[in-house]
Amino acid sequence: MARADEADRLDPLKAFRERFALPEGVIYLDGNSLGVLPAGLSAHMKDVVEQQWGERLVRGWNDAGWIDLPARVAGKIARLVGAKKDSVAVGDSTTINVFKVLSAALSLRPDRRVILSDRNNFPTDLYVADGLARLLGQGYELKLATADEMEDAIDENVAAVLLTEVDYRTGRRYDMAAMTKHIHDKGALAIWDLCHSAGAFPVHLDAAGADFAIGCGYKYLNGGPGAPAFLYIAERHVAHVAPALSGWMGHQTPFAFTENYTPADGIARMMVGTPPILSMSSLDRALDAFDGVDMALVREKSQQLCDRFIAEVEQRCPELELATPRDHDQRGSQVSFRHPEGYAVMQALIANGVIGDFRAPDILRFGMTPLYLSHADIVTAAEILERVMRERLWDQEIYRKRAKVT
Ligand SMILES: Cc1ncc(COP(=O)(O)O)c(C=O)c1O
Ligand SMILES: Nc1c(O)cccc1C(=O)C[C@H](N)C(=O)O
Repeated sequence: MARADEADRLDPLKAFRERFALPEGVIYLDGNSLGVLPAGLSAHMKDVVEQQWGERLVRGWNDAGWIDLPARVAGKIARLVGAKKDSVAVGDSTTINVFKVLSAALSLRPDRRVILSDRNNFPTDLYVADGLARLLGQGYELKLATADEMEDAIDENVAAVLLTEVDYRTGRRYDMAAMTKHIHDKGALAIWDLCHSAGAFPVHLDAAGADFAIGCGYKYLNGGPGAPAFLYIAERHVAHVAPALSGWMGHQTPFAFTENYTPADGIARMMVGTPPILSMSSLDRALDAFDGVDMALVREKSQQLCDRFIAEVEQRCPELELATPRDHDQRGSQVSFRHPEGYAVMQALIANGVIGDFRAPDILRFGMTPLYLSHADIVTAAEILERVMRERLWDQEIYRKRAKVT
């Protein structure tokens, strides 16, 4: 613990912990599923509800700037993902945004019929891709490959490659720039799911040459449960994209209420319906926790926390098998271990104050969020995990009973 304390003393990010309202007695290693509550956010929401909504009522759209809120939030996210402000739109869920960008990508490659994805991708991406292929008919199909097979699987029939940069189970990370280049060399378009990237480390969409991206607001961005998601379209494509979900909020003049649809000039065309102002306000306020944060430092500390956790757990719990790459370049900001009783182990760990999560079939998953985790937290979490394993605290019926949400 002495070395962890010394690392904390020297930690250039330690002051940022105050930007979060963390519950007592819990070490939270699940910011990759649901981010924590930022300090001051409750008061902000009280104001939004009571003053903006309660007092201003419908005038809030203009007086409180609600109508421009999605664009303001997009600007904050754009910085974190290495995009121009006008390349990002905020709204809907990641799932809906997968549909929106994938249909857009296919329309830009009308002569090709294959959507390629990773067979270990988060299921919603695969379900949507498959559903869209079935909806379009005409020979469209979803093909799957493993990460190791991916490069070879891209051929002249592939219109778009839909990849999640960081694997939600193992934390394995694609090299976005290199893979995007390879995809382009084959004439296809690259769509990146940044659910486990945005807010976790620096992302450079423009520099990597990405065509499209999507990501969620409630994990590392701390926007709150079900917070709005975002999408990205490279500047060079925006004007050529005809939105499949041609909603009135993406119209050039929504309040002209015209009979025919004309898309807005820029990225605003990807908006669909009325923005959810309460959750959008929450995300807006949450993003302020990144003000002045050097994401390169976040990455550096994230890797230190991952290394420390791996070393501590491997030494204390030999029965757990590391599922995350050891190489920094090949992983995101999480550490996963396998154990056949992973679900029960995680429930016992949670009952003892360390919150991670479980992903079927056997993954214990721990998210590293450098803005509010200390090196000492990591050692304490490993100590508690050691006790859960050594004393077989997990070996009880109550911990085997699966909850609806894991
Ligand atoms: C990689 C990835 N993509 C998509 C999603 C789904 O997003 P949503 O349920 O918010 O639409 C998640 C998590 O839920 C995810 O981890
Ligand atoms: N979106 C979630 C939900 O509504 C309930 C429970 C978990 C989630 C998640 O975000 C899961 C997450 N995408 C994952 O990586 O497993």
